[in-house]
Amino acid sequence: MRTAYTSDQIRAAERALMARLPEGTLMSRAASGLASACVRALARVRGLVYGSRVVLLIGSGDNGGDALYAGARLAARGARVDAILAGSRAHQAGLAALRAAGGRAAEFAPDAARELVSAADLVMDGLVGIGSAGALREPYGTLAGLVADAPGLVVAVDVPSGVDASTGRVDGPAVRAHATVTFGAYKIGLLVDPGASFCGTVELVDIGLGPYLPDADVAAPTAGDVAGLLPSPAAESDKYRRGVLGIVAGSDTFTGAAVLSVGGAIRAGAGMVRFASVEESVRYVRARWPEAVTTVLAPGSTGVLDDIGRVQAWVVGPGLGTGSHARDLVAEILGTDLPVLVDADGLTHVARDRSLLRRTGPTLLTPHAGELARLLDVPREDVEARRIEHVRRAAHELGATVLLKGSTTLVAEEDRPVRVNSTGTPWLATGGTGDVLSGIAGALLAGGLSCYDAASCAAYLHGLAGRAAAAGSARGARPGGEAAIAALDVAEALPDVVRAL
Ligand SMILES: NC(=O)C1=CN([C@@H]2O[C@H](COP(=O)(O)OP(=O)(O)OC[C@H]3O[C@@H](n4cnc5c(N)ncnc54)[C@H](OP(=O)(O)O)[C@@H]3O)[C@@H](O)[C@H]2O)[C@@H](O)CC1
Ligand SMILES: [K+]
Repeated sequence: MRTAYTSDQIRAAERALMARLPEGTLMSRAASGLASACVRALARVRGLVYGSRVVLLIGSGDNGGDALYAGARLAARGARVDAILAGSRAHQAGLAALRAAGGRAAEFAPDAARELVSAADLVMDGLVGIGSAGALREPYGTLAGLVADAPGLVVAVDVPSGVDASTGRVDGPAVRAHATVTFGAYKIGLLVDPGASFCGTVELVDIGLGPYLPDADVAAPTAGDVAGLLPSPAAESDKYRRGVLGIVAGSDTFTGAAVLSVGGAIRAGAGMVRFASVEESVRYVRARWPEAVTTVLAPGSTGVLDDIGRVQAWVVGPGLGTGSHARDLVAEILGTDLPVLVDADGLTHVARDRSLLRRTGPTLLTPHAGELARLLDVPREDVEARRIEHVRRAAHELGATVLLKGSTTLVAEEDRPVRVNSTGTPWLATGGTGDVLSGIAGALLAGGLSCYDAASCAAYLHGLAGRAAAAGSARGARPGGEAAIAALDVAEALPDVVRAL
């Protein structure tokens, strides 16, 4: 599990560690790791450090200090290093080290800064780190704008300036980096969007903070974590013991969502899928997934669960519709004490009547930002700007596990760390992929995982499958480009992804 922390948590750990070490030790460890990362990056793009042009953007705090010391190390290896001093002051010892190593430094001036940045092989962003508060002030905002047009590599020091390290919030301009070298521990804002999308690849430099960090409020499962959690069939397993999932989805008008949800469940390894819907949806599901056991629901019929048969968990909602019959089906399923995943139209019914969630069994809600906004009755922009805060609030207020879909999918449950999904690809932003996700998570619920684990493993596998489908690697394509995917491609890529875990 990769754990992540707020700025305050990092600072407290830093204080405890610093009290035991000679002054300057931590900054020296940070600068050394930062310089090594820059050397590797320059070696990749230019072949060597000697003669490369490096520009340091320096703010008034220790973030600038790290960049100045790292710049001094690069200057000592023959790089031509220029520091742009943009703050009200600069780290004096760092500045002296840079100058002693042959680097140069000058106060910010717009034209000179533009010239330097546009000629740099590497720009190091040391404007602000975990000490930043609010939107970037001038001239930092202007510098972030110049960096956006920089032809060279952009390396953020600790945190891309303009990203709130504790939340991932971005108010106004921010540095968009190819790589972020972060010290001591991951900051939450590096893993959660919108901040995460400004980081590029994130490299962690160990400075010895580990023993001083508190229990994490945020964690990102790794491939090993997911492999360890996934149920795998034993010799004595049969289809019932592997987990039977009931899916109630689809309608006369929306048949595709049902096909996709069932597909996600079958490819994710449900022992059996029992699918129930009106005739039109059943016809499409049967045609595509003969493995599913289907029940046709007469229009308006209720009291249907016995007809469908025994299951270990339910998925309800994709393509189900928002009318009264659909509402009755959602209420009936939530009336059981089995684990229930509520998605899509099911969420609309729950948003209209939260009392549906007063139940004894575990509940997993899988909204996107718009659906979560409706569930909480807040503007969608608020959810998108502060995703962690809202997913936590939803889990608390609704008494359910909540998976918030999006470019970084989050899973929240009361009194547990929020889990952040680190897989995924922008190619997944296409119609129907959410329906596949509901089937995957449902299969894992039926297989015996808790809502929390089923949701985080499903998000992980779904993201990887999206990547594999976009890269064509699930079909044995040579590594190289990526292309658009259809939602069913994601389901089809699942077995290869699980095999490779
Ligand atoms: N944690 C660790 O273990 C280690 C941490 N280390 C490093 O220290 C960094 C933290 O350093 P820090 O505390 O000096 O804060 P930092 O982010 O450099 O700048 C804060 C200053 O910036 C300003 N400012 C604030 N907001 C602003 C805004 N919106 N727009 C514009 N300016 C703004 C404000 O100053 P002002 O200009 O207002 O006087 C404020 O005082 C950390 O990220 C890591 O790199 C490593 O060296 C060693 C181990
Ligand atoms: K920075």
